[in-house]
Amino acid sequence: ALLTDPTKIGNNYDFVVVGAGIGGSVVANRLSENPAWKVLLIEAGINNAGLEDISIPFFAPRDSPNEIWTWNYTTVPQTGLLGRTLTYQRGKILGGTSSINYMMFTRGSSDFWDNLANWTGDSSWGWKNIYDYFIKLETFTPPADRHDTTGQYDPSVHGTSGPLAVSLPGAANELSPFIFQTQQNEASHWPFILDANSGNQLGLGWLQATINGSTRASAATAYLAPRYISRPNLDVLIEQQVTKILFNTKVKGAPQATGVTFASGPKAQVYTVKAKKEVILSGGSIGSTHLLLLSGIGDKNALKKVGVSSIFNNAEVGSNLIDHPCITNHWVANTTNSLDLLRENSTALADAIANYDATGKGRLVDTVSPAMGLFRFPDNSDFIQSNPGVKTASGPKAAEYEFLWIDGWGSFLPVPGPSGFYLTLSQVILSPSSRGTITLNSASPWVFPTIDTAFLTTEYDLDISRAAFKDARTFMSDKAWKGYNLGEAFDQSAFQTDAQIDSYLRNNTTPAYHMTSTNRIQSHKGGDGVVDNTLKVVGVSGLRVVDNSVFPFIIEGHPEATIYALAERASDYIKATWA
Ligand SMILES: Cc1cc2nc3c(=O)[nH]c(=O)nc-3n(C[C@H](O)[C@H](O)[C@H](O)COP(=O)(O)OP(=O)(O)OC[C@H]3O[C@@H](n4cnc5c(N)ncnc54)[C@H](O)[C@@H]3O)c2cc1C
Repeated sequence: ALLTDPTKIGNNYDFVVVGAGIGGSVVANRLSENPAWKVLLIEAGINNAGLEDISIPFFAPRDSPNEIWTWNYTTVPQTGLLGRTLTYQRGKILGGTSSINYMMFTRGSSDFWDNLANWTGDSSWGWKNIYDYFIKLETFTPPADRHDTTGQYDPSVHGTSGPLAVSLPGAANELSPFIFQTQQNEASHWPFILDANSGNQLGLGWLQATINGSTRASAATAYLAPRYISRPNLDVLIEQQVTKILFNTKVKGAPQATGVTFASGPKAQVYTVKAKKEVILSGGSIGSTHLLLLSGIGDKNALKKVGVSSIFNNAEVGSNLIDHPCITNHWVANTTNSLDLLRENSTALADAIANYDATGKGRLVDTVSPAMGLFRFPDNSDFIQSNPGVKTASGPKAAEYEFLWIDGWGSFLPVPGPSGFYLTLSQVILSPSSRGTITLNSASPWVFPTIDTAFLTTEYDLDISRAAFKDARTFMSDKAWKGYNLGEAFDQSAFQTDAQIDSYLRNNTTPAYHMTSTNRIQSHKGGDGVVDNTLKVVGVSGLRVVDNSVFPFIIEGHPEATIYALAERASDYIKATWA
């Protein structure tokens, strides 16, 4: 049942899952398949049902920041970004960040997963095994306009009966012909890829996104759909924030997680709920890390400074933070029909909404980009020549940078675009070498932790960002764009020399909001880590982490697909433990 009143929950749960984002929704769903197990899922945020801004794919860019369904974190001043602070968004709603994200669905390369198998020494994390989970979790769904999708994806590598809908763009986008013409004109530079979710991701192809016909498919719509949430052994409690993990330190051996405390606000009543089998943290890279630290799992000395007593000393918690730096660049477009029309003209927007409501069609059915390019720099490129031997991507099948296009002014910077008609090419750096941290600021769960994304703090990251920036310019100056692309928008014309470009990058880089690795899996070769290969927290018992924070390295792509698969795999590990 879906509950808002904490006094209505039971007192006999086997599993308490914290956070109804991707990890938590999948795990709560899969564990409650066993009618003998009682599962409680606790979510700090609100219900997603009935919120048009959330369900209409086109509105994704306006779902954050500063909404009632976002957490609204801010980073510390970034040394690599000239001291700028960054807003950092996470969803605070059923479905978590999958309810506010841009829905781009990328499984990663087979190298990414095989690297995870090598790191963990557990072959079940390799591409071959995880591929079966990708098939299990997905239903490939016709696009809203039902166009012929031949040549736009490979049906043989997709699922047909899983909870999560994945689709191709469902409305014509005026950029698509230019993008694919450029690709064809320079196919050796930017090759075509039929399906970047086949294990081979390199190339430019049609974008796949978690969209079900004309609405967003999220962890909530897929894994917490009414038919699941009505299971008698599954309770989903919303608008309650978990404040601490409870441990029994009197047991023989490692301290045992026995339950959690939660409350709706700093002054509200604090409740306790017990878990007979396990507590599973799925609060995301920030939420789960914050909770571990608040509960005494972290660097002992740092915790002591803010008044938290140690349960298990582990300096790895909150370290190794990785995120993708992102740059959005703008060109003036020779059109009067880009999304800028809907951004600036309220009548046009009202018409688009009326059409969408009446037909389920039109441009509101899609997320921001019709296509995606995932590329590596060739060995003879300036970038590779000046960074000999430095390889941060998972392997030769993994991309180093990404292109996305928006038919209008798009940006993660919290400033409105100028008036006029534009097009945007975003570059995402997929294998950065900078590492950031999350640390505790206070022993109070109501005070945000300190977040440092550490963007562009290595020479490598600056070099690769500059190289990707130049490649984007090359792409946009191809002859295919003649007549449509009227030139770089005012903010770029002054950035020509490397020093000028570097200054532009430091002034404009934002997160892609893919934060990972703050509770990374241990390497089987020894050394540090926060969870083992079955995602159990080391040093304690009865506690796991199932979310984006456990990957030891960042996906070369967008993380949501990988977290769905991770949580499916983790659910089988939990089921096997208690079978
Ligand atoms: C603007 C934006 C665009 C993005 N676009 C894409 C994209 O196109 N494709 C893609 O793959 N990824 C995208 N992402 C990233 C992706 O959505 C996230 O990486 C992913 O959702 C993380 O999943 P998770 O399960 O780790 O955590 P989340 O989905 O963040 O879920 C965590 C949940 O736990 C809850 N929670 C946290 N702490 C507590 C607590 N103490 N008590 C109770 N509940 C708690 C939160 O409210 C939240 O619901 C985007 C992110 C943003 C912000």
